[in-house]
Amino acid sequence: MSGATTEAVRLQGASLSFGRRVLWHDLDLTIKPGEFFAVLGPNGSGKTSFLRVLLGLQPLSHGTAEINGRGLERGSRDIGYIPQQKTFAPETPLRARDLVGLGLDGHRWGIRLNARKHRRRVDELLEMVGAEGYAEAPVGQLSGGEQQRLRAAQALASDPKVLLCDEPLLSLDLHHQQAVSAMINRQCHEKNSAVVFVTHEINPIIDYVDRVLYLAGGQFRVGTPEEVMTTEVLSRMYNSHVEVIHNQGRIIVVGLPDATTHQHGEGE
Ligand SMILES: Nc1ncnc2c1ncn2[C@@H]1O[C@H](COP(=O)(O)OP(=O)(O)OP(=O)(O)O)[C@@H](O)[C@H]1O
Repeated sequence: MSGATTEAVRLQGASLSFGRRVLWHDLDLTIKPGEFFAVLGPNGSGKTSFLRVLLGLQPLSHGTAEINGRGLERGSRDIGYIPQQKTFAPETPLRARDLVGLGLDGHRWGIRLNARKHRRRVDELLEMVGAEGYAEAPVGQLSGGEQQRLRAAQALASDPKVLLCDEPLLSLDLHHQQAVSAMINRQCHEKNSAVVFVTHEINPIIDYVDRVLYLAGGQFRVGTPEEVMTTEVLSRMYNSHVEVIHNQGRIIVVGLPDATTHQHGEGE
């Protein structure tokens, strides 16, 4: 993170409501190139909606949003996106390597890399997510975790300025959680992409995260994990006593209200 570069993401006075339900209100935020930014919060707090705003799929109720100094548009070349997991139908007529290749061609309006370079780059991406072994397999016949690794490879293919990730580690085993999050981290800190990473669980990425946006109950807090993930801050946001324990580099949140289904500290 450095220099007087264009902000990767900028929100000013941003609010999003559905009917009387306010997800967040008056959010001013900039995310810099090379910043790893996590979006946390309980179910229904607005994490996916936040990504949908940046994807140009969800208009703000108030305020403005920009990616890379420009207004939001669908299908922006500057954005890579790992969607929340959905499985492909078993008969989907696409091989694993074709899916990853789409990430290279998708934005190029028909101008392809020459065939050899294309193949080499797809091989490289497949290897990065440990998918070489099923490169030729039809995607619909792969497991959820295998498909998710391909989506991660596809999103990185175009070297995006902003990488939006919606729970990208769901359904991955621990080994592949580590592999995929390390790959996203390299894209961020070595290739200077801004990463916006939606998750229920900060611990698998705790070593990489620069700042978090924590959404809960129509409120938000932005800061480093140490600033935001505290007993005082979260208790205030949930309006109920929540205990946050920092232990050996991990953050465990205890005593969340019943209505929330947070998973801090579980499932590892
Ligand atoms: N287009 C819409 N119209 C009306 N309500 C919506 C719309 N999109 C989202 N919502 C509501 O906004 C709230 C936030 O949804 P969102 O999917 O952003 O939450 P989330 O934090 O990603 O949740 P989860 O952790 O469960 O995935 C939910 O209550 C949802 O029903």
